Amino acid sequence: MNPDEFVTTLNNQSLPISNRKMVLFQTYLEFLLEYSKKVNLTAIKEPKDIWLKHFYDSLTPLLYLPDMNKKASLIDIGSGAGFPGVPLKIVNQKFQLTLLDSLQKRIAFLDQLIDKLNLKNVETVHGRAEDFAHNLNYREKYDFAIARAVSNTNTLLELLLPFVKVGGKIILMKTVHVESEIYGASKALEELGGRVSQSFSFELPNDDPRVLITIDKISSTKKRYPRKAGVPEKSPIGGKHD
Ligand SMILES: C[S@@+](CC[C@H](N)C(=O)[O-])C[C@H]1O[C@@H](n2cnc3c(N)ncnc32)[C@H](O)[C@@H]1O
Repeated sequence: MNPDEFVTTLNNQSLPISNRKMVLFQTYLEFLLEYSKKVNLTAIKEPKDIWLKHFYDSLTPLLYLPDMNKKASLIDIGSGAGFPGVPLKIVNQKFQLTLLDSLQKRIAFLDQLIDKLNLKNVETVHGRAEDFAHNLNYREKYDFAIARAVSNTNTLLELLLPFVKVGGKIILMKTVHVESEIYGASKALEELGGRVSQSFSFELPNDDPRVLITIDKISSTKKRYPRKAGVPEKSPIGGKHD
């Protein structure tokens, strides 16, 4: 996907990207490639792949979830080189965004990126989701929590749901839809205060399959969750499902 195709494809789906926003995406791409020469940030290094697999893919929640086009607080757990949080913020500048990652070198990149793009109302947090979810400045404070390529579904439920207010939503961005994973999540949902809301299966313009799963936060998460760092991954509530 080249930059023109990126704009046209999104525009055809009623998501217009202004020239000013395209300058931000271009700056992001150049800085990501330059920084990647010294620090491992992404396996994807071809510009056309970055436009499709990082930028376009990160924006797909805006195509399916109209609520995400509004003013809202959003936390991106395991944001890595900023995906999906930074592209979402470039397009919807009304987001109050937190980018959380356990790797300091990625947070250092994100701090410089935010500065370069001059993005406002963005905070980076270096740490594990398991720890920050118990910090009262972050617990049950967000309208949305999102994660792409971080862990299996049951683990993600435990990492994300504690950050979301009752009435908010979590969004899981996945490459395959395993029916069993969501049915297998009923125990985790009950413990954590979630209820499956919607799931959208679609393809990227290159035919790669994608699934967005949204979960509503319907009651407060029990205080004991998330468990200690590493435990949600090692023994997810209700067992392991991709
Ligand atoms: C495969 S990368 C994906 C990065 C980005 N979301 C993307 O889609 O390109 C997973 C990231 O999650 C972070 N991560 C994994 N477990 C975490 C946890 N428990 N708390 C915070 N960050 C975590 C890792 O440091 C890594 O940067």
